[in-house]
Amino acid sequence: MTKPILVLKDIVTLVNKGTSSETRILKDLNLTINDGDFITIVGANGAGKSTLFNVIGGNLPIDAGKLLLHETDITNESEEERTKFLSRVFQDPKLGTAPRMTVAENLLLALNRGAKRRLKPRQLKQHMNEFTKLAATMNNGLENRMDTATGDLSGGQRQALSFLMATLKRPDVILLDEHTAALDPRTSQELLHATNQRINEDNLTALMITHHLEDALKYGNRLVVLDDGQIKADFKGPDKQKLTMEQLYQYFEV
Ligand SMILES: Nc1ncnc2c1ncn2[C@@H]1O[C@H](COP(=O)(O)OP(=O)(O)OP(=O)(O)O)[C@@H](O)[C@H]1O
Repeated sequence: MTKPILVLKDIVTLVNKGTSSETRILKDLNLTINDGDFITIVGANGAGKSTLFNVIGGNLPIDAGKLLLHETDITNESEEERTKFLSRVFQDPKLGTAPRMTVAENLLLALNRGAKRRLKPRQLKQHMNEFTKLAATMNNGLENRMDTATGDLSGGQRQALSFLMATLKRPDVILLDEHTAALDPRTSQELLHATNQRINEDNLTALMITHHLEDALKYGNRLVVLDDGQIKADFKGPDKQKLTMEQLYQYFEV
């Protein structure tokens, strides 16, 4: 049986609180994320997709409703506390990695996350084999650049590294915030393919925002349509498999 990992219950988020321009962005949003779910999220500009990730990540406060992780109320936990169970990959290749550090050092940083330990050369040596194997799963030559400073990588390699760093410690939930949007079409497809493979093989739980409906249909076991701060549709399993581009496109017609 599938177990809920994260539950969003009647979530409300306000901006410009207490002013005449106070606005509700998320409007009693309900979403249950189960163990092993790979959910693609689509919606028009301004629908609330990034706000949803900010609320889950603790970057934005929740004004009403509850956020439960494994049935524990984490509504008021800080962003820092949530990094223990959550990781996020952003659209911008410059975010997520330390540019002056090498690929291997960045992976070690990710492995030591939360441990407050300094990087030791001995530790790097110890993990090099494992890191190189891991980098090879991205199928973009990252394994040949283990000693390269991250700032000198291609955008695709850098995003692949950010993704690996985000998955290394098997967080309960991974948020992919249009993580291939800044890449050329071919590189984007390659990274999506590698992303999908790793999520499926390791049975990770992930949410992925995308503006590419083909990708939203192709990947994941669920597809969620966000509209005006609410979940407009949530296609699962066979329903998602049957869903067509034309049907999905209708949600974007005004
Ligand atoms: N801090 C804020 N102050 C005022 N309005 C905000 C703030 N954050 C978000 N909004 C508004 O909330 C709405 C949802 O924004 P959000 O960025 O979540 O949408 P999105 O679906 O991610 O859009 P996009 O596809 O363009 O990235 C938008 O109308 C946006 O202008």
